[in-house]
Amino acid sequence: MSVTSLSQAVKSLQQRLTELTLSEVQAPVLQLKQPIDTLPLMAWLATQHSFPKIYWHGRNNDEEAAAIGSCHQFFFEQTVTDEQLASVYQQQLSCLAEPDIRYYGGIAFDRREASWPEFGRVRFILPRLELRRQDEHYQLLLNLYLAEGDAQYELARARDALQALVPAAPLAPPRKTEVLERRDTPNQQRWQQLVSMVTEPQFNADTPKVVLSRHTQLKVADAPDPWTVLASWQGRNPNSFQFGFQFSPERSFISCTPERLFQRHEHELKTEALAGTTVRGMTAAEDQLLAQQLLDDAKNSVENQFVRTHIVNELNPLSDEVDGNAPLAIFKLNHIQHLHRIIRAKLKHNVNDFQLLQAMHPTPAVGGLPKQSAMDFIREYEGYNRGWYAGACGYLSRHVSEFAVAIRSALLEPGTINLFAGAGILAGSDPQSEWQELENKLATIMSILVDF
Ligand SMILES: C=C(O[C@H]1C=CC=C(C(=O)O)[C@@H]1O)C(=O)O
Ligand SMILES: [Mg+2]
Repeated sequence: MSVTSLSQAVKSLQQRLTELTLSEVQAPVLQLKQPIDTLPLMAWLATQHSFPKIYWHGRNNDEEAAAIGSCHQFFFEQTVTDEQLASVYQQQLSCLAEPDIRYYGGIAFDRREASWPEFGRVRFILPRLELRRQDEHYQLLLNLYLAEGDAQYELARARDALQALVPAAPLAPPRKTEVLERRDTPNQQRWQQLVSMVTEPQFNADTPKVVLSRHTQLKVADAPDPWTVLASWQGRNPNSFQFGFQFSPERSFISCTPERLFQRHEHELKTEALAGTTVRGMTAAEDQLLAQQLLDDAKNSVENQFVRTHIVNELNPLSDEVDGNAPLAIFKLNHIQHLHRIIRAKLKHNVNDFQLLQAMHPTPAVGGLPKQSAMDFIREYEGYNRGWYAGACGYLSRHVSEFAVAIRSALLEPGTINLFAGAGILAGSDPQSEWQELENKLATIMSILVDF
C-alpha cells in the first residue's frame, strides 16, 4: 500500500468502509490500516475534538501511538475482582486475533480501593482510530467492533469518527502557571510519623519495606494543556515512557515514568527492579561520584534488592526460566538517578497478560514487602487514594504487551494539578532525606509547570 498524507488516508478508509460487506466479516474486530506520511503524533492528538485521547510512547523511542475515540472498552468503575478480570481478559482474547489490535489502558494502584472518576479501577479502550509510528513508519488504523450490537450502527460511528478528524496544529508553547496554594497529603509532620511507624523494629521485622507516597495538590489560576506539558516532559526525560489518558476534556492523567512493569514479546518477558535514588551532579565528575555512592550505599541496595527478589519469586512459577542476575546499573534522569537491574524470563506457554499483571503489580518499588501487609499499611495510613498513580498503564495485544508503572505522573483537573511521588521506606530510612527524595522526584515536572 502506498504512503499518503493523512487526509488522503482518511478518504481512502472512508472509501473502504463504503465497499465493506459486513456480512462476510467473521472476526469480532475488523481493523483497516493505511500507511501515512510522517506526522507529529502528540500535536495531532492535542488538536482533535473527540475523546478519549490516549498517547503512548515506549521507552526505546522506536514506537509511539496516538489514539482517538473508543469502539469497545472494559471498564470497572466501582468494584472489580480478579475473577471478573480474568474472565473479561479471556473473552477479549478472541478480539486480539490480528497482531496490530491493541487495548490501551490502566489498572489503579489498588483495585480494592475507590479510584478517580472516569479512570475507575480498571479501564481499557479499543480505540476507534489510532495513529501509530513504528520506527520511521506511520500508519492510520481504524477499528470496528463487530462482536455484538448492530454492525451498520458501528459502521456509521466509524464514518463519523473519520469525519470528525481535524488537521494537526502545532502544540501551544509551554507556559508556567501561578500556584495559588499547595497542599501535601501527608504533610511533612505526618510523613515523619509514618516513616517512624514503618521503621519501628517490630513492624519492620514483619514488613521490611513500605513505599509511602505523597499527593501534592496545586491550586492554579489556569490549568495547562496536558499534551503541551507531556511534550515538555518528554523532552527532559526522553529515556522514559511517556503516556497520557484523557477520557473527557476535564481530566487527564499524564506520566513520564522511567519504570517498566513488563514487556512481553510472545513468551519472552523483560522486566526490571528500579528502586534506590540519588540526585544528579552538577559536573560529570560529581555525577559519577553520586552514582558510585548510590551503588555502594547499603540502604539503597537493599531497597532495590527487595524488588528484584520479589519479581523473581513471582515470575518463577509462571516461567520456564528466570534470569535476575544482570549487574546492578544506574538509570539517569534529568534531576535524579536510580539503581536499575534488568530481569528476563521465558514464560510458560499458557501464561497470559492478566496473570502477569496479577503477579507483578504492584511491585515493591511502589507497594512494599510483603505485598499484602504493605498494601494494608498504605490503605490505612497514607491518607489519600492513589487512583492510577503507581498503577500499571500500557497496552495488550496478541504477541506483544507492554506496561509501565505510572509514577512521575500528574492528574490535571480544572484549577488543580495533582502530583504524586513516593519513596521506599525501610530500616535505615531517614524521614527528612526521604521527604527530600519526594521533592527531587517532582523537580522535573515542577520545573515545567511553575517558576522553580
Ligand atoms: C514510588 C516512586 O518511585 C519508585 C521508583 C524508583 C525509585 C524509588 C525509590 O528510590 O524510592 C521508588 O521505589 C515514585 O517516583 O513515586
Ligand atoms: Mg528511595
